[in-house]
Amino acid sequence: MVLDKVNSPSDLKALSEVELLVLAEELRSEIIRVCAQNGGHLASSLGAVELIVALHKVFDSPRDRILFDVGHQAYAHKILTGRKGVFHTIRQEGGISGFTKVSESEHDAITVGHASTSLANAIGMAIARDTLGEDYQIVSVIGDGALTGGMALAALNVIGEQQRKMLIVLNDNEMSISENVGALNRFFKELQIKKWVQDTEKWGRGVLETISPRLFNLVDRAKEAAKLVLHQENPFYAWGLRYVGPVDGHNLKGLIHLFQELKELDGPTILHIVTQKGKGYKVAEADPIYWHGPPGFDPEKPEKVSKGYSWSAAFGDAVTELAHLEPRLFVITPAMREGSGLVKYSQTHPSRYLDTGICEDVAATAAAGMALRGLKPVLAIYSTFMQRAYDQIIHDIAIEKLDVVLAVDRAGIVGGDGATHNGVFDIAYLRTVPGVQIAAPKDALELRAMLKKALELGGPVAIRYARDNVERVPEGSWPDIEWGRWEVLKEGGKAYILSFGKTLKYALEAAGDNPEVGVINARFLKPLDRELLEKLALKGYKLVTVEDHQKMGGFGSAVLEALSEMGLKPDIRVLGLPDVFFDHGSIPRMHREAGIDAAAILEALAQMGVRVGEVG
Ligand SMILES: CC(=O)c1sc(CCOP(=O)(O)OP(=O)(O)O)c(C)[n+]1Cc1cnc(C)nc1N
Ligand SMILES: [Mg+2]
Repeated sequence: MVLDKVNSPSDLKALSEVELLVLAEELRSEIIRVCAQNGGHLASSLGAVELIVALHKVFDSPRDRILFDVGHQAYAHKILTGRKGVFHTIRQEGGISGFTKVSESEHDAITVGHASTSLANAIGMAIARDTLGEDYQIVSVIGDGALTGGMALAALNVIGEQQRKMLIVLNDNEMSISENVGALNRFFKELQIKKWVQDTEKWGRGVLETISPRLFNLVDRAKEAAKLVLHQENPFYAWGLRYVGPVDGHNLKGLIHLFQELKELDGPTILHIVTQKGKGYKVAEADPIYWHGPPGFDPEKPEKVSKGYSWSAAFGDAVTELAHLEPRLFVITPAMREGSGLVKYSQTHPSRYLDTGICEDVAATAAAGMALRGLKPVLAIYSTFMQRAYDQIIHDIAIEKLDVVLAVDRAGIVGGDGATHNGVFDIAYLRTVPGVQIAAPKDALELRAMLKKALELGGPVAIRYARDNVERVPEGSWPDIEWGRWEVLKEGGKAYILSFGKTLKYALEAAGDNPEVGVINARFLKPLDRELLEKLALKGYKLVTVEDHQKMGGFGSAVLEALSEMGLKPDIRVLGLPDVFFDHGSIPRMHREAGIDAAAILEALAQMGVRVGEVG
């Protein structure tokens, strides 16, 4: 195998053109093989194989810095930069990350997982390079989806103003996780099908084989002379970028020529390449949405597998029905239609659905605008990605107490995606915002009850649920719920476990049939059920709070603050995630390590002198 000869990017530079083509196919096979066993970002990584081989052929990592936006498409980069032998551990317990990660390799220029950060990083690096009088290339690979992020577009503004030498490669496959959205995306489509571009590309490829330097001088001169025309065809003209493309992002030879040319140019250049998400694997080409991030599969007979009925699906079913009951309901997603369970909703209520692209800040403030003008927006948003909308929730939604429901998905530790994707800060940053109510349902019925009540109550309400499966409930189930009231699931003689959200299963497991230990579904965090809390404290019960969230600032903190305000000092233990980042791996193992599982609850109870058994 050619890949056997490549243990670092310098080995790749010695390969012939034919060997490089063979290498690309071997990389594809390896990516498919490992994703079949581990799951992972298959389609994105397959689409970026030629791009990555060409980059490492022409540029000189780690001296030259190659940045990958989101970093989920960089599997070939990982294999080519000394991690071939450990690639099979990707996203696994103790294995390498599924994204680029500075601490993992000198070839990983940025630690990522959230989209749209590479361009701001790149301009920062370019300024550092120039300020320190150093000399190296900076290349940022950004997908068409990631380019819909406000951070990316704002960074272009700075890059164009700074006019520092750097190369941006726009990897345009017309896909985010779903089909990509936005006016820029539409323009790219036009650009790609425009006859002028196809001819240019044919001519460009021909010329590139022979007299490429002349071509680029021609383009530059033509650009000056025909600014009006080009800037119609150059969407980046206003940002002061030199634009080249669109070109075939799977033409390895053409890409190598282009990179060799473009690396000589001063100032910022954006190369627009067109690729196919899932390239080289039929099922992934045919359905890049499912194969964006599949669980494991049989590589010889790849089939879609159902991941079970999730909280996201329960949410999607609920809002799809609710929209019939509440005509003002409007659902927004920042590019996570599938992940947030909204495919059916988007098909059933297309006129009351908005995918903003990867810009949670715009999604949150658009929700504010909708609420100001009489709609009842529900913003479906992952906890981790909601971090991008923190100021918008305060400034645009909470100050005026607007009727916006935040359906906060993936709350808690998420597993394979690791630290960049864990949803473990949202309680801390939401509960300090005046007027934002926070709830966590224990099952799909409570989710439906909370959604419906939240829409009736008005004001900003966050409903938080985990990356997990949940029992399906019949259509039309709309139970009532006493807002702000906790639910005693099991009486206890000596102690109570108060759980907020996903850890309720651990609480019930720990309590078992022990008559000493009661369990409370503390499903409301703001407002807390202070009346019940006061009663428990006054009766001298020992208390354990538990949550799948940072201990600092979480549910337990809220309970402690309330007890101190009431002047009560019960024997209490607060169980939550410690002050560290949790990388990718097994969720149960991380919960154990974090001290929020059933065993940890029992340990806490035992420390307080409660007679406990073993975890069943
Ligand atoms: C991995 C992950 O969390 C991905 S990958 C992806 C699509 C990226 O599209 P792009 O066109 O940039 O790349 P492509 O897959 O090659 O087409 C999204 C929306 N997400 C979720 C997401 C949402 N919101 C933010 C801020 N960051 C991320 N990473
Ligand atoms: Mg894309």
